[in-house]
Amino acid sequence: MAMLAVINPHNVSAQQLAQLHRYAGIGFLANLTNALILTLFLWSITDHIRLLLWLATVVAASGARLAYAHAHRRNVRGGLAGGNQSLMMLSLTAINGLVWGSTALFLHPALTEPYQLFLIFMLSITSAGALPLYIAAPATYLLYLSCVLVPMILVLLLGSDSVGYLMALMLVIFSGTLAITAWTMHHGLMESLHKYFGYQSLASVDGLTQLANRRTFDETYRDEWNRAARASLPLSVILIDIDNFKKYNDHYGHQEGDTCLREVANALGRCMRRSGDLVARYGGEEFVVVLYQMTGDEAARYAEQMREAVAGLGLVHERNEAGHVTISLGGATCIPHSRDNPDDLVRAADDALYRAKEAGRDQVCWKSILTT
Ligand SMILES: Nc1nc2c(ncn2[C@@H]2O[C@H](COP(=O)(O)OP(=O)(O)OP(=O)(O)O)[C@@H](O)[C@H]2O)c(=O)[nH]1
Repeated sequence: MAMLAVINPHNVSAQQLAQLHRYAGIGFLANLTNALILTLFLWSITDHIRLLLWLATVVAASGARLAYAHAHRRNVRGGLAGGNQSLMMLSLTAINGLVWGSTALFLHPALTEPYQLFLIFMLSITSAGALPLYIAAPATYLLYLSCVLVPMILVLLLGSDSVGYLMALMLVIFSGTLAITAWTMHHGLMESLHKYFGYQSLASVDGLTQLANRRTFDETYRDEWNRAARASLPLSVILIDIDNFKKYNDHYGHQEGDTCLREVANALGRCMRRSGDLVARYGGEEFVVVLYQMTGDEAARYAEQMREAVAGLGLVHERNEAGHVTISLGGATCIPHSRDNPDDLVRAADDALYRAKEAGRDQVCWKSILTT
């Protein structure tokens, strides 16, 4: 379909999700290392079964998160807004956070003060260490942060001693700082992504009509040609030219001419119903359409629909025979072969367009090329 000069939100969102999955391996290792350090540190003073069970839960939870990220690495097109994916991600994040948060309930009360401080230290490190992994999704990070630290904050507040209150206050300030940092870094990431996709779309779109530009056509056409050649499937090119457009400009002025070009471009764009089809501004008042996997007859019918769609706009053009704006279309179809020259198909469409003009304009002419 025609490409528009707006940033495709799916591109940005897909990149966010890809970013989130990309660092899952590092997250897994960091989580495991922290859990091992805590286990070793508390080994001599805590019940071994309890510690080992907790360690196994850490491995299972972060392993599930890693496996999920791995399975969905290649499937990020729906982006972060991709319903079930997001829900699953949030659940796994919450479980991972709660595995750490639970230590406030089943480890902390049985520990003496220096070990309690060490546990709080480890929880802080774990929550801060996860920050770079969640830059793409700060809300998910906030969930993780809450699951890791809120249980400990509550336990400290309920403990009714002044040092505990102070520690709880410090943890709240610490969490707030992490949350602000996450949102600031997220803002930076989003700015870069928007800039990147903004530049990408500006470079591929025609400024006046918002259709794909000639460069995009050239690149896409080669790809489509190779794809059709590999699959031995038909490929069609249609060249479209507005009739007597010089007279339109001369009569109504260049600015009205620009408006007319935009109207025609929109009408052509609306005719593109399959996601792989491309309509582009070929140059001046000419447009080009590439249709994949359609027989010559089907593509010619498609071209006829485009002609009718533009005529149906009813844009007054007193200097044109029909009294309104019309287009002439020349199309060609072939089953490409890798040894053929892709330019031949465009040339054949151009010949057909010439015939359409010669035959009186406002019509479709077709040429089927048989390759050997
Ligand atoms: N307003 C406007 N006019 C353009 C633009 N690009 C090309 N044109 C005009 O399009 C006209 C093309 O004229 P010609 O190539 O003579 O063709 P035509 O008048 O359409 O005649 P036929 O093709 O034989 O029907 C020229 O007057 C160009 O100046 C543009 O971006 N805006």
